[in-house]
Amino acid sequence: MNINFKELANKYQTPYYVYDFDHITKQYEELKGAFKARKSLIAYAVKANSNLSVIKHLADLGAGADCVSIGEVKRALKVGIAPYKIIFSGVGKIDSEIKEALESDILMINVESDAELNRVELIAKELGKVARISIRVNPNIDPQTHPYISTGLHENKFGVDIDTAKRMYIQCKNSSSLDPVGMHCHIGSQLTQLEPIKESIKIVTDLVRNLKAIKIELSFVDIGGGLGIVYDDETLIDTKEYAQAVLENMFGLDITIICEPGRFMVGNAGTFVTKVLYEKVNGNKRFVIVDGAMNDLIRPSLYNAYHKIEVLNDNEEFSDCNLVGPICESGDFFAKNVQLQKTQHNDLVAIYSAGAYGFTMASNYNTRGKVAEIAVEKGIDRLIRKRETFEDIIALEEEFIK
Ligand SMILES: Cc1ncc(COP(=O)(O)O)c(C=O)c1O
Ligand SMILES: N[C@@H](CCCC[NH3+])C(=O)O
Repeated sequence: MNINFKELANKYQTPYYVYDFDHITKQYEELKGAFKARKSLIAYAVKANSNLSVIKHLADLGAGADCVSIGEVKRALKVGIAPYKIIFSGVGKIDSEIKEALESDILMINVESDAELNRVELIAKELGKVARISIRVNPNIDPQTHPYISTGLHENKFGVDIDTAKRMYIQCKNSSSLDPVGMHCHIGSQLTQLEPIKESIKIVTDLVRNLKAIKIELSFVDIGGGLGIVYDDETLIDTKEYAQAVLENMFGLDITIICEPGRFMVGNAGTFVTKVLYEKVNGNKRFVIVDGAMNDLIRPSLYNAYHKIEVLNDNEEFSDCNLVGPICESGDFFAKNVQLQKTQHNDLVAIYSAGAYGFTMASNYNTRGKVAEIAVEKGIDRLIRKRETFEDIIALEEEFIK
């Protein structure tokens, strides 16, 4: 990544997110290449970074979209992703979302409970449509990641157990409004161990084969997303070994593999850039206060997540400090007890690996406008989302003041 953060700060002010689109291209090509032996679809998990220009960039490379709300489906459609490349997952789809998904004719709905399947069946019948269904299987495998982003254990709310899944496929087969086309499994995020993925894929493919034996033939296996990235010093899953593990299990099956990476595509492409406002010392505790805050990037506050941080000045005098934002919460920090150099007003601070679940988890807490988003591609920068103004924030309330 060769991005001049200072130049961008002068041009667009701070804080901002900047995304290296060439890195996104590289990630896409690597994963797509790993699956080249098979029919495959990389359905980008839009939740990781749903900026329209980011989705469009991936769409132009050939990606589909994994969506978790009808809003995300509409974003994907808006930038030209074909409906047959769009998947809709999530444990709590509301009727209007199911209806719109069916009307948009997307590839399939990843159904996560038998109650949801009944709703989809009913709504499809009312619309006179046949709903293409994939069932999300919960294989009860520990993905060995942060508990908040683990999704493949029975104690997590996602998917259904194998026996329920089987019953649901039979319901699909017997219904004139349901067409069972796929199977889905996603065990968690920021995965760095291949073994749990292998185990879950084995469980999924065993079920695909069992279904085949009773004449339920699926066309798609959606292996979920979850591939981890480097935040600190993680050893990553090798994408070729990952693909190999998947392909080995699919032997003899005529299946298109769908993979739903979010973080892997965009995480390391993004940097959050903020500037120093003040330094202070409380007792013997040093604080560096910047203009960005937990409302812009919540991962450190929410998961105690580590992001590499760099102060962009030449000072060589480092000491322990907490890097914090202006929000009135003690939980508003980017890092605690880190060694950072002495700063001055307006020094820039780069917070790396912020391209995934950064902007998408931002809020307007403390009536702070969401920051600008910038893309850099082949050395050229462009604004891809304007900084929100006060007027933007109050727009939906103003007319109701009595
Ligand atoms: C169903 C589903 N697919 C894909 C993803 C994308 O995950 P990640 O960003 O870890 O690749 C998620 C989020 O964990 C998910 O819940
Ligand atoms: N928001 C999480 C990832 C959630 C994955 C979605 N199922 C993160 O920042 O790491």
